[in-house]
Amino acid sequence: MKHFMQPRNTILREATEPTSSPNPSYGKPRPPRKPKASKENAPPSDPNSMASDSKPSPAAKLKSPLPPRPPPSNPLKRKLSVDSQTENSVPGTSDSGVQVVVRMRPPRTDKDEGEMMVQKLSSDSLSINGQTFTFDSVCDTDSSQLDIFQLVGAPLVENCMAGFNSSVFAYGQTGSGKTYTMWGPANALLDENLSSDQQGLTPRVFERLFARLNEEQIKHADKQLKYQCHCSFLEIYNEQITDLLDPNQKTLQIREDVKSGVYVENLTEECVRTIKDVTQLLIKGLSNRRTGSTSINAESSRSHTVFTCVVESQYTNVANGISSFKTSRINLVDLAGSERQKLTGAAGERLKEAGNINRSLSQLGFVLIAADYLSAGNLINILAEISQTGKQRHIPYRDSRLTFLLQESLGGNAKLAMVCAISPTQSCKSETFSTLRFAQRAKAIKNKAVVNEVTQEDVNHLREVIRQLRDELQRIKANGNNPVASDGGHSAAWFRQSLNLLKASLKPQMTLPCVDDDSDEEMEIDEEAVERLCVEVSNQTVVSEANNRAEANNVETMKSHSQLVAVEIGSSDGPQDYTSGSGCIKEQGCDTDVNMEEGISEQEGDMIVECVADTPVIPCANALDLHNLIEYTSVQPAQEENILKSSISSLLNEESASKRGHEGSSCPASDTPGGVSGCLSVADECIGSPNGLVNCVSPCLSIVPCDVSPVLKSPTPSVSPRVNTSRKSLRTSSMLTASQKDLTVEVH
Ligand SMILES: Nc1ncnc2c1ncn2[C@@H]1O[C@H](COP(=O)(O)OP(=O)(O)OP(=O)(O)O)[C@@H](O)[C@H]1O
Repeated sequence: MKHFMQPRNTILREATEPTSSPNPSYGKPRPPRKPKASKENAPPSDPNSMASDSKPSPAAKLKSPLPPRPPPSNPLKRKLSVDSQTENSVPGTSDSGVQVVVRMRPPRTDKDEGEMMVQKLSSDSLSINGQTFTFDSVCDTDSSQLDIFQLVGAPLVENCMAGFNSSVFAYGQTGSGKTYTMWGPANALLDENLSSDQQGLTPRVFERLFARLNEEQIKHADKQLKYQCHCSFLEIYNEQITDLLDPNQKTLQIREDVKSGVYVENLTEECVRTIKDVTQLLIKGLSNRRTGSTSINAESSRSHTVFTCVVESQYTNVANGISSFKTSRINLVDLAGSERQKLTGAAGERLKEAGNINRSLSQLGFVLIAADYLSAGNLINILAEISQTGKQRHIPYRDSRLTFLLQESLGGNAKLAMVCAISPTQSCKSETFSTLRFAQRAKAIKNKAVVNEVTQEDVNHLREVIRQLRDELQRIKANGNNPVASDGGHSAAWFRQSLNLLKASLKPQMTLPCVDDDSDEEMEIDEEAVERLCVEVSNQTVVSEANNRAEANNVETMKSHSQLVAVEIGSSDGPQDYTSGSGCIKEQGCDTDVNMEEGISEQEGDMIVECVADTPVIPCANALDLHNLIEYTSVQPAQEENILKSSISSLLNEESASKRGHEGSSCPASDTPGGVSGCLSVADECIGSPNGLVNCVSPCLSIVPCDVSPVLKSPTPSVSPRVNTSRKSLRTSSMLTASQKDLTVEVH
């Protein structure tokens, strides 16, 4: 199969496309909630946009996941107007709450049966000790694996087909049925039992996914739909990451860089084409998992396991020749079971494990609070407080590997469903209450999923925006550096809008609100604090630029190109070192492992999720985020203009530098689909080598204007891709897919 690469960036979809996923249940208004029955069940302030009935309708099934996009009359205007819409109305995005499904496991024994203390009241509510809890769905002890698939798995597949990242987390007490729900019993994965009704959520998801992909290929043969899927399987045990598909690799490192996002270095990825491929991976991975016996579960998973599949698809509209690329990431997460050590009497290794498990689950609960806090729009106040007090703040994502790795699913660019498993017996009462409270907390998260799609048209459009920015800068320079639009040129607001657009294209998963470009609204922020931060950020970016230039030098010329834009948006290139709890801008340009050991307080694992954020939390405080915060924060006009001018200047300087750097570099335009439209400039992506191989290093969206658009150049027919079915390194963010890293294009 042809391997096609995709740019790391996603561009928001057209106004003509539906805002919600093809699954109509996600766009459906929620049915009115039942009245609050007790304080335990305070409904989320913002009703969840996901409906409880997630079964896909026949109409949803018929809908193409890859709808064609009509060419706009004026791309720049279109993009800017899309940009200035409110977030909720931006097509191709979806502000969705977390879908929370509670599943009760059946009683183990007759004695258990007599002790049942949780009652299902309706399809979305239950009662425990006279208190009522309402979620998206409640599945009682009679619920089947198929029921769970229909509630959670089928919508996930449709979201994936539409280009959204989607995650399912199974959370709950040890022995409550998480593993059973996510993977099913081991024997149900065997070939001869594939149609077993015990089959878990994951094999069902892939069975449906492959069926849908094939269906779409046939239905839209004219669009030449191609796809490929790569899977990885890891476990986090005692804060160490092990590759379940290659268990010799026990201490894998999480890395993060601007281009690649968060990823696990050297993680095995297997190309899968059939359900059988997937079940083989599941069998292999699950057999390598750490299990141990707890007082409740003889075969308890003592680790968090994460099965990830990246689905890349490409289609070409034969009518206009425009190709589109979509990437979606599916994360299926079986969290380790929570337990109270005091009650279970855990000791020795089990106690240490339990401490780690509870710590990371606490962190997950903490992140939920943070996400909730941020969705309430308090970020700017937090920033102001940090600036004014100079206090260091906890950065909850980075305090455990679990939340760091899966941060995008927690308040970021992903649709998230949480299956909360409970044991409805008297003896599990307190654990069940904890799980239900966690589930309530999860309901408060607002994710902002974005269709991960880019087209040639988007690329051309961005090039046009850059050209206009360059022209405008020339005009300002000619005007004696006066940016005021007295001579008919563009205003500072226009600059700002254009930069916002570029940023949105480069970093679509940013969940920060974009300020109204034209508004004079004062933000609650101390100007001096902003100035101090500006200085801090610009110092960092200067350092970062210098470091990165030195590093990039000959080999990774292209990297410096993409860095231009990264620097322009105030970020750094190259992996960064995140040390827990610092909350500060970090050293940049170094290729350092993510270190989360320090600063994690030892919690001798008493039960989770009760942690309350009595101090504000800011989830991301690296240079990128800070700079974006600053830019999104209202500052005085003079400061704003300075920021804009320096941003554009650095962009243009970098453009010239990179042009110089590329003089003489030979890189033929590729006719591979991704090679052409996956990059703004193929020449910037590819480095020629003496043996005729062209390595596409970092196939990111590189904003480097070319005199002749590569997408308009005649394709070179002799370029064909090579791809291995198994490879290493997984990116967990939507910015870049794993397959892009290893793409090698051979020139014949
Ligand atoms: N809904 C269910 N129907 C039938 N059996 C179930 C169900 N839920 C759980 N079980 C059984 O209960 C036992 C424990 O379930 P499971 O291992 O899935 O729990 P868990 O929550 O993953 O526990 P841990 O966190 O300790 O790994 C298993 O034998 C499983 O088959």
